[in-house]
Amino acid sequence: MSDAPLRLAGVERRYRTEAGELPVLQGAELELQAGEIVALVAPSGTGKSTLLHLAGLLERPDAGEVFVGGRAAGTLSDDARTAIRRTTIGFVYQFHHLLPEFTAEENIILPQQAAGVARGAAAARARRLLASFGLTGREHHRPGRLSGGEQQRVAIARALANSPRILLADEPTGNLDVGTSDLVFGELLQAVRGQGVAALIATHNPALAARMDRVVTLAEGRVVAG
Ligand SMILES: Nc1ncnc2c1ncn2[C@@H]1O[C@H](COP(=O)(O)OP(=O)(O)OP(=O)(O)O)[C@@H](O)[C@H]1O
Repeated sequence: MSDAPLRLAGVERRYRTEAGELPVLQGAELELQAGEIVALVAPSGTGKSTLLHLAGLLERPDAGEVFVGGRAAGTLSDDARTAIRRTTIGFVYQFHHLLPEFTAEENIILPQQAAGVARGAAAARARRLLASFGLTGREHHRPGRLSGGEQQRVAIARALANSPRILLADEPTGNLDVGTSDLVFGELLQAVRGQGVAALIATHNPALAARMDRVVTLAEGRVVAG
């Protein structure tokens, strides 16, 4: 049995719509090794976000199984899935989703506290992470006082706060201008490579995809080489 950080086996997901059933994933297979960074490049509406939500244990598949570190997530309770999500999986979204009323540092402390880390240790790690993204001096700024690129750097630092084995990202630099996107994406790759994280990153940008280790796409509900 594989103990890869993430494995999807025969994953199916369909949505019920007014027009009937919409099959989105129809037997998706994907395995990510530690330290491997995989680009997910597929046309709009083919199921990238759906795949990321299933891989991140935010939703359950209609059939098939998601294995995290070799463990079948389908058999677990919602509480057990939440615990895995908090400690093992980091998420980065296109829009930063930082909590607006908390500072950059607090946004990185909170998920650590939710995973049981003491406040002092969480604050020290938050400061180290912010420094590694060039944000020393910005620790006490709220998201509204940061630039778009800085906000997204904080969101990436937050995703890495609990040293996850898996990073899932949905267009992580998609709302930034080309130059800033290039820079922030480079920092993201460097941070992920440095920690040996298995990463699955959806992007529409072929230049960014080319900087990852492998490209996959979605065709007729399955994952195929891109
Ligand atoms: N909750 C839902 N209910 C019904 N249909 C849905 C739901 N979520 C997604 N869909 C449909 O499933 C298909 C796949 O959606 P998904 O968001 O996974 O695609 P995507 O590849 O991430 O698209 P994009 O690149 O535009 O973000 C789309 O046709 C979408 O309309």
